[in-house]
Amino acid sequence: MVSKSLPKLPTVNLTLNLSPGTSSWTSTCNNIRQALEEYGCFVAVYDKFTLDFHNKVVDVIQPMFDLPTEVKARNSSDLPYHGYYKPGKPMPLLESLGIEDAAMLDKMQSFTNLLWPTGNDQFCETIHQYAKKVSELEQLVMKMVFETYGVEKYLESHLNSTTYLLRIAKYRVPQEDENNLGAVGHTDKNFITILHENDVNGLEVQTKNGEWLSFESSPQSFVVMAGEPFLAWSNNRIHAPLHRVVMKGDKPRYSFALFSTTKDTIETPKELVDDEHPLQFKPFDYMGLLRFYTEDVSRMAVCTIKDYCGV
Ligand SMILES: O=C(O)CCC(=O)C(=O)O
Ligand SMILES: [Fe+2]
Repeated sequence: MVSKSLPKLPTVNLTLNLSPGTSSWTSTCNNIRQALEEYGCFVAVYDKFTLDFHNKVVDVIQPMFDLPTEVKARNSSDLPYHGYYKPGKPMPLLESLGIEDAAMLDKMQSFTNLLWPTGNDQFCETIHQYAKKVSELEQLVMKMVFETYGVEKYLESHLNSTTYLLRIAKYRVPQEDENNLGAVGHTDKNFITILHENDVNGLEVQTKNGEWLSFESSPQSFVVMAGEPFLAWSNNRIHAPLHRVVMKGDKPRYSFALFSTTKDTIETPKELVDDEHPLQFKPFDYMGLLRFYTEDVSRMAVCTIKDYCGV
């Protein structure tokens, strides 16, 4: 067993009816910034998400994993880590599918028809709603982050060039003689990731001093986690944490990861550069970064964005 009971991740309540300009808005922005700088992540408790909806989402995805492998393999992509990932080395417990632009109904319909040529409206509608709600959460967090750094003038163009990939994963229960590591330690290579899971815990995030913190899942809890491009954008203020999945319990774990990234060049706003914080990263684009990581997979396991575009 890799770990037992661990301390928990910081939590930010987004259940308040937050409106910009109020004191609760400003203090929530500060809490988010502090959590991202210190931990690279936080648990957002988000009340736009009901228990009923959570149950529906978890229910509709289970039959997807029961489809024959050759059907799931229709989920292919030219981009690495975007299509079907079948269980195997080095992560035999993990199986996942990726849906590009799941918040767009036509893209969600194409994905659904690929897997169920005679249709599956319930799946399509539920996952589309899921992606919409969680991308709204991502946009709220971005708005708060841009505001707390005083760079809100760049928000609109950032949001306009944002794209989302929804990756839905199943981690099976390990056999007795098998390791319980579901996903090996890594940092994310996209801008920001929002994670949600069924009632089987497993996500662990490493602090800057090497301690592992665990995520306690709940129907309204989402882990908002920074990836390496966000660290570079912030001129090294935001942390991009190492994280992994350790399987606990005796039921499969289902997780949903909404990865956001941007089509445009990623550049540190000049407002985040001064004598105390000299520019640390050259402008770069996500595709180039992705190619850099796939050329050598050992680059996936640690934060290596400095090697790619450090000044
Ligand atoms: O399943 C999870 O909770 C984590 C998945 C993850 O870290 C990833 O796909 O990058
Ligand atoms: Fe990850």
